[in-house]
Amino acid sequence: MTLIIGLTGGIASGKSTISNYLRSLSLPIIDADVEARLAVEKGEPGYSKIVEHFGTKILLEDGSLNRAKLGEIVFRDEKQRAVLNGIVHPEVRNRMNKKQNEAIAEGHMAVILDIPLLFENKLDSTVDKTILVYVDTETQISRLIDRNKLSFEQAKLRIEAQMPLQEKKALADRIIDNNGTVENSQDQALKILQDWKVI
Ligand SMILES: CC(C)(COP(=O)(O)OP(=O)(O)OC[C@H]1O[C@@H](n2cnc3c(N)ncnc32)[C@H](O)[C@@H]1O)[C@@H](O)C(=O)NCCC(=O)NCCS
Ligand SMILES: Nc1ncnc2c1ncn2[C@@H]1O[C@H](COP(=O)(O)OP(=O)(O)OP(=O)(O)O)[C@@H](O)[C@H]1O
Repeated sequence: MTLIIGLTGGIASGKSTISNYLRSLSLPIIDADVEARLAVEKGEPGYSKIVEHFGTKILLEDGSLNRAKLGEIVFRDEKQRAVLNGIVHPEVRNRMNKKQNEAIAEGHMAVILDIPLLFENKLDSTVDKTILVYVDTETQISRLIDRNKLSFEQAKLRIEAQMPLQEKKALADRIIDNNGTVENSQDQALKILQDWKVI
């Protein structure tokens, strides 16, 4: 039996930092952000639907999506975000399901689904266990500003587009506190997987 683990958090809370570590332990990782990028590449159905709705103003010169510009629109406007989600999320789900089935067929002890919007989209019922990568709001904002070179206001808008991490805490099976060092968070992750006997 393969244990299906949903790894979630908030924007810049440290999901990729943890999933990269889990990958180094040979666990298969399926990343919703990666699949969401592939689903909107030029030529994909998702790409055409986005251009149809948002117009060519959200394209770069080479015809690919200008993600910064699209982000500026959808993180300021809930309705536009819902339109984008409606286009991208079904494609992401199909792609992830396919990869999940492949990982199960390969006989892995566990498969990790890295899904930022796991609780928002009520996908927790589709996994066996959930892990939340948690950070305090101040740490989250400062790491997001540093990583994405955003203004304080832009960072706040992105965080506010998601369920507060405090609320997610109550929903998760296990929590990794990522306010400390990366090594400390990796140890917490290892302990959880050992408790679940998948490592
Ligand atoms: C708005 C877009 C173009 C911005 O692209 P950008 O390269 O700047 O960000 P990236 O895709 O790397 O996402 C970074 C983080 O933003 C957060 N985020 C992204 N989309 C959303 C959303 N619709 N609602 C809330 N948070 C979101 C997630 O925490 C994600 O990890 C892009 O995020 C997108 O297409 N979003 C819609 C699809 C989606 O929901 N993806 C998230 C996982 S399925
Ligand atoms: N424990 C830590 N100490 C210091 N910096 C950290 C720590 N964990 C993560 N970071 C940094 O914080 C930023 C966000 O981490 P990461 O990219 O792993 O988050 P994420 O949740 O995957 O983000 P998103 O899903 O929004 O792309 C990165 O720049 C990363 O290097």
